[in-house]
Amino acid sequence: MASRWPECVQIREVGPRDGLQNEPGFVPTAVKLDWIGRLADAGLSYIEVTSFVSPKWIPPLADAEEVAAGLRRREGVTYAALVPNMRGLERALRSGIDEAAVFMSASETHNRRNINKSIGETLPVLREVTAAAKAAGKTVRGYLSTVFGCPYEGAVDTQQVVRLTEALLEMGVREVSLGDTIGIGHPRQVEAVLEELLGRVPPDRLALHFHDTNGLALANTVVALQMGIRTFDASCGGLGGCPYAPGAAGNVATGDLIRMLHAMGVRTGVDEAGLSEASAYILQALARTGGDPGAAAGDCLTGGDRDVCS
Ligand SMILES: CC(=O)SCCNC(=O)CCNC(=O)[C@H](O)C(C)(C)COP(=O)(O)OP(=O)(O)OC[C@H]1O[C@@H](n2cnc3c(N)ncnc32)[C@H](O)[C@@H]1OP(=O)(O)O
Repeated sequence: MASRWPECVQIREVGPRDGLQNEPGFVPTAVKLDWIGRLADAGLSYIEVTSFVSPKWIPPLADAEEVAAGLRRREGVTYAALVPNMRGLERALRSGIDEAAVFMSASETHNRRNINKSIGETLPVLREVTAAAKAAGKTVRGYLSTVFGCPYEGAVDTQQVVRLTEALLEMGVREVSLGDTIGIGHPRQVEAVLEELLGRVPPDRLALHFHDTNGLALANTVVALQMGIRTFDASCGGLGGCPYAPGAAGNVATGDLIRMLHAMGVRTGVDEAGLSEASAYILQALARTGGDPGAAAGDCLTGGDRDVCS
């Protein structure tokens, strides 16, 4: 029987964006850049480095231009950033970002709280941003938040998730990252949502973005792997959370994810020791700026060989 497990999985490191957007203190730009450099050195080939959103809405990422300009670029690494609208795209293009990530929610109330628009008003904006980014030679990734539940509305209709995933793909995004924004999804739900989606969308156009509020991110990952998903978002140090999603805990820790995958014989290209050092580095920096590093100490383990995901 053919194995259900892949040889290799792609990791999208979202720590410098998702991990820091909700932090109470401002992490100095130089520290962000040093951390991003360490993440690239550890073998992460995709790093979402910042957000070209309104600095009034997300003050911890108000230095997006400085971060993009200061990147110590490593060959083979894609440096991506969140972009909400044309204003954000213009800033991102001027800053030389490789990939724009557009975003919206599957639930009306979270979409409105997060980007101040209804879902219906958001789609044409994202369509325009995606077309303009592609015309400028950039690739585009799409995020769909609150796929497994909304902090304001509770359950989210799976058919709405399917419709919006298809809408994002039709406008030209490369892949859609399905967000469990508040970390309430469970393995059986992941199976049910993916069953619906995979009847309409090929697995290589989907990524999963799990938060670990209930400690189920890795269990959810296993189900998604078994169903053919090969791309996962994760955050170094398990940092993360959306300021407009009360109760959201951090993303699945990159260290936990890669250790599980490596133990299963699945390659990621990420070096466990290097990742652990990057995690310790940012957790110490956050302790200095008033964050809560204790909540995310899971990455601070050592061991493992460097592995290359071809
Ligand atoms: C996928 C996820 O995890 S979500 C991540 C967490 N959430 C986010 O990052 C969402 C952040 N949200 C936002 O930044 C805002 O809701 C926006 C920019 C999308 C929309 O906000 P609105 O207030 O409706 O924007 P509007 O177009 O009316 O502009 C208001 C002000 O923001 C400024 N602005 C709008 N877009 C941007 C931008 N991309 N970059 C910088 N400034 C901007 C405008 O210039 C205007 O400035 P002014 O008050 O000085 O005149």
